[in-house]
Amino acid sequence: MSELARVPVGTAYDVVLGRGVLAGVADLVPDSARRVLIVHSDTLPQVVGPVRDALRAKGLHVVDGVVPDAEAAKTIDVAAGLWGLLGRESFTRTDVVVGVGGGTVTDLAGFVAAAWLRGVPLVNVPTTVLAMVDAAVGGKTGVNTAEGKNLVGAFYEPLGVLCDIDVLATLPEADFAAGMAEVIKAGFIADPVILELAEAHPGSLRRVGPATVELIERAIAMKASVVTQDLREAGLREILNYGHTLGHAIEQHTAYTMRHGEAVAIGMVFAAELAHRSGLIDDALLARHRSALALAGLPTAYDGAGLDELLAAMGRDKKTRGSTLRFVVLEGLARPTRFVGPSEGLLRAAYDALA
Ligand SMILES: NC(=O)c1ccc[n+]([C@@H]2O[C@H](COP(=O)([O-])OP(=O)(O)OC[C@H]3O[C@@H](n4cnc5c(N)ncnc54)[C@H](O)[C@@H]3O)[C@@H](O)[C@H]2O)c1
Ligand SMILES: O=C(O)C(=O)C[C@@H](O)[C@H](O)[C@H](O)COP(=O)(O)O
Ligand SMILES: [Zn+2]
Repeated sequence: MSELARVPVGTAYDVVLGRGVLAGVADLVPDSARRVLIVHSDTLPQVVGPVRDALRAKGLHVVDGVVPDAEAAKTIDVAAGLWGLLGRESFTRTDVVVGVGGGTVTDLAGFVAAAWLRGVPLVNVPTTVLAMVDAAVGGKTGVNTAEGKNLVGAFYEPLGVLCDIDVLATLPEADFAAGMAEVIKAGFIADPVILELAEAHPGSLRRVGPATVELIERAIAMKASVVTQDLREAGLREILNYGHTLGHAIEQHTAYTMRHGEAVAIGMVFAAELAHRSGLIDDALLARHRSALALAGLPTAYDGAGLDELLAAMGRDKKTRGSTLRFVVLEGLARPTRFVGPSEGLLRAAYDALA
């Protein structure tokens, strides 16, 4: 058992990165708690077991909130089922919700905690690369609706985030790489050392390798810095949405059969095409998007829908104002800006370049 790194998210909480550290979840639960709800999808007994044991050893009454796997967990019906469970178990404001799983589970658990009694303590134990570097950190929680991705939610910060690198041993390579899309995103928008590490150690993008821990730590540090400055996305935080305007629309269009990270990878290439065609970035930076994402085996092309089928969903993106689409784009490496109201011709040209 060893702690590898600890990234503070301002003064609010720490993200702990370690190996064999799952039992540390008990230290994150305040002594005032009597009951804990573990939200998980039942696909991870090897992680949930030690978490449950550690919480019971602290004398807590542990309740399992088992939810459907992956994106199917992020619905208001699943959340309502958990609120019912919290009610039947008489959870009070000092009791705790612990999310154990990928980003879908931590998004759901966070939203359930944010709304129950208008807010009860939350602890995140992310088990995918994506949840460690992004979903479990920063306080965005929520569920999808029939109309789109993450349309209902709340900003709600956890008491702590516990990332155990050892749990990634069982993560399928495609899910591992999907998480690395958000790490590569962090490289393009803010920390080019991430791109250099990825290019020097491509194997570390597909499984735990020599650069994996540093990649994860750097991405967490970047996100912690941004959300500390702008928790509620008044401005700066929008940069974390790089690639997501198209990415979310594609996810919804595929009925969530495409992984979030894969859709974001395509969305980043689209954003880079927009920027390149507008003279904001050069050929080399555009090409680096495709090459860096390809190192992780992530998709950089898409022909599964016509642009018209995606525009309505893009119009419901949270960065949209009125009927004006707003994209995060780069005007250089690690120099994010906003592209407001691109012409239909530009959108089509950038989209056609994905085919
Ligand atoms: N709140 C945020 O700031 C934020 C940020 C990024 C993404 N997200 C959300 O995160 C979600 C995607 O998260 P994800 O990529 O983790 O997907 P996920 O939660 O669907 O997990 C992917 C798959 O991996 C399995 N799994 C998880 N951990 C495992 C492990 N250690 N070993 C074996 N299998 C394991 C899960 O059962 C699931 O089938 C999306 O809904 C996205 O919108 C939220
Ligand atoms: O934390 C953020 O802010 C992000 O935008 C991170 C994204 O990777 C993440 O997918 C987020 O859930 C997107 O949020 P949304 O506001 O576009 O729903
Ligand atoms: Zn994302």
